[in-house]
Amino acid sequence: MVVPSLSATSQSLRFSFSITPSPSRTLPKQPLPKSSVRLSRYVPLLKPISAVKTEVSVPDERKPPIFPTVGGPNVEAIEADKVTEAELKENGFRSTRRTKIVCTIGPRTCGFEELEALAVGGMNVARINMCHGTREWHRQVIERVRRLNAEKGFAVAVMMDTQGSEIHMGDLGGAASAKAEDGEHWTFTVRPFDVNFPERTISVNYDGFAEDVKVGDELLVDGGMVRFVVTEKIGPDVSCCCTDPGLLLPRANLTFWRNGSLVRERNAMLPTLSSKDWLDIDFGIAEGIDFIAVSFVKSAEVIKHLKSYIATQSTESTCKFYLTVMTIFVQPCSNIAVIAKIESIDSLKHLEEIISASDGAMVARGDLGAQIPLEQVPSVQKRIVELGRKFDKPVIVASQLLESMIEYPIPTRAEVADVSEAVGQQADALMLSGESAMGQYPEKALAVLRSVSLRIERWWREEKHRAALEPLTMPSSVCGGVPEEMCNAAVKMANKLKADALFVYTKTGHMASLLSRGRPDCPIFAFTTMPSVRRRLNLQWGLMPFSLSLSDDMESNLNRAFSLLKARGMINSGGLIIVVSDKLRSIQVINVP
Ligand SMILES: Nc1ncnc2c1ncn2[C@@H]1O[C@H](COP(=O)(O)OP(=O)(O)O)[C@@H](O)[C@H]1O
Ligand SMILES: C=C(OP(=O)(O)O)C(=O)O
Ligand SMILES: [K+]
Ligand SMILES: [Mg+2]
Repeated sequence: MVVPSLSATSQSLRFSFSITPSPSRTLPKQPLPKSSVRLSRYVPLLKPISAVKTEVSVPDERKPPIFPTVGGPNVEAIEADKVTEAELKENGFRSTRRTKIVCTIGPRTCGFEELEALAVGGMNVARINMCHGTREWHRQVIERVRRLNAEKGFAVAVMMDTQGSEIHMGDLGGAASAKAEDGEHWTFTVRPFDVNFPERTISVNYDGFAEDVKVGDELLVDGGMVRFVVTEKIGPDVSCCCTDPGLLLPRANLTFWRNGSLVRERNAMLPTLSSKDWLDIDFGIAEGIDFIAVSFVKSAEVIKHLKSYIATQSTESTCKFYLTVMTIFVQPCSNIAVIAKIESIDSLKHLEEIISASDGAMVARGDLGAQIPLEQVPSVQKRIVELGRKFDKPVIVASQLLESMIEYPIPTRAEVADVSEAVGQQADALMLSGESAMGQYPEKALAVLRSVSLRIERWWREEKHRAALEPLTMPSSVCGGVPEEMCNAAVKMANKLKADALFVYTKTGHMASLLSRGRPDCPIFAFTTMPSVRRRLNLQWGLMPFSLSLSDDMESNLNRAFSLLKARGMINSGGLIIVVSDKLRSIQVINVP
């Protein structure tokens, strides 16, 4: 694709200055050189706030935005995250957290009150893991998160994580766990047992298991939490001796190793999405979830396949929905984002292809560390985070960030260092697994992620300014084009002018994402009409998504945003804002009137 540069085309930047600049933070006295501010298009100047019309609020998450506007001033017309609002009011722009947090919901956190405590504590995305629990259980969690958003003004997104069809143990006949002792003999079998399990027998979900393993192979449960060596094969049964004792947990993953290498035989041919996964996906689409995280992705094909499936499914359901509410609205339909979980050794060969095909990636270090040597995991994490920046896709760093907090109220120093490293890499999001699903201190674990993120983010910004460092080197994107160049320029301007915030109006989230990709020093306020886009943007670094009905008149949109945010105490007069508009192809520099 040809990438037109701003100066070579008729695109131009427009700077409009407010009449009353703030005493504390004003624009440079000289307007920028004329050559850079030539207008190709007329952009009207801001009208006084009093002339602004406001819209009616749309509290129902599924309701489409209502145009045109009616009614008088109504501060409810903007939907903002309660936590962000409080943070902004208390500490100002610079204080907001840029790194997002995903919490896995499990038995410890599935109640409405526990979910609310997580949302108040800063959870941006609630993850449900389809490896565990029944569909009914998951339905209830989704319903509670939705209710929380509707009743309490949050925008917590829901992510469904597929089970995948890698080899794993059965559910231990209902037991919570089983202890394997050193030297004990256990049987792993593909034989279906209905009710009564013989003692020390574990079922395995993969039919080819007994054929694929060989005597002498090492069998690792959860990447080595418990270790066995295969001593004998008798038909469907594989007899093993325990060499590293430990606790066996239901549905734990199994890998087997021969001569120090992971065995990838016919099991490598298992489909990434099993028939159960497809049923779960249909369930997720019907429930209106925001993200599907695909476990054990091996190639880009499965991501492309799932994305086209979602597009057809959601077109059908959206059209049905809109018909039922008797509107003639047609919205972009495919609003479930597909996240590729990088946890299979096979995925590493096709990383670029997979990440560019997906809507985001997860460094699923739990299973990844069972498939490659542990000492390789940190460099793979760094590479995935960099590729996410390159392709403009959010990246989540997951698993064992605060593992010890499943049992203890404070983390280890090493865990804090690990979290700091991920925040320093400027990953979009951090994820809690067992810590929030079944640990004893879910809220404390969340608070640790939050405070470490805030501290390290601030340290980075200060360090950058002190040493006059360039921002972390950003690989040039392969997409290019006008929106990307505009966003890169806007980020640069925001940093140089020490702007308080970037504002962006975004229908699909694309421009907001491109601004986030530049990792600016200031937060990005992203205004969108679609609650689903708002929730999805909640996963991305530095974005503060707001629902706001947008009209075709960008000037009135901007005035309305200022007036609503001021009424809620979220911005103050004089604040310096860089406003990016895709539609007008403009970048405006404005002091809040
Ligand atoms: N829906 C659920 N029901 C019961 N337990 C769950 C659920 N989700 C998560 N858990 C518990 O939390 C642990 C950590 O969650 P997670 O990391 O998502 O799964 P896994 O350990 O299988 O990779 C699980 O091993 C399981 O014990
Ligand atoms: C996040 C991961 O996946 P899951 O918890 O589903 O095993 C992981 O393996 O790190
Ligand atoms: K999973
Ligand atoms: Mg995994």
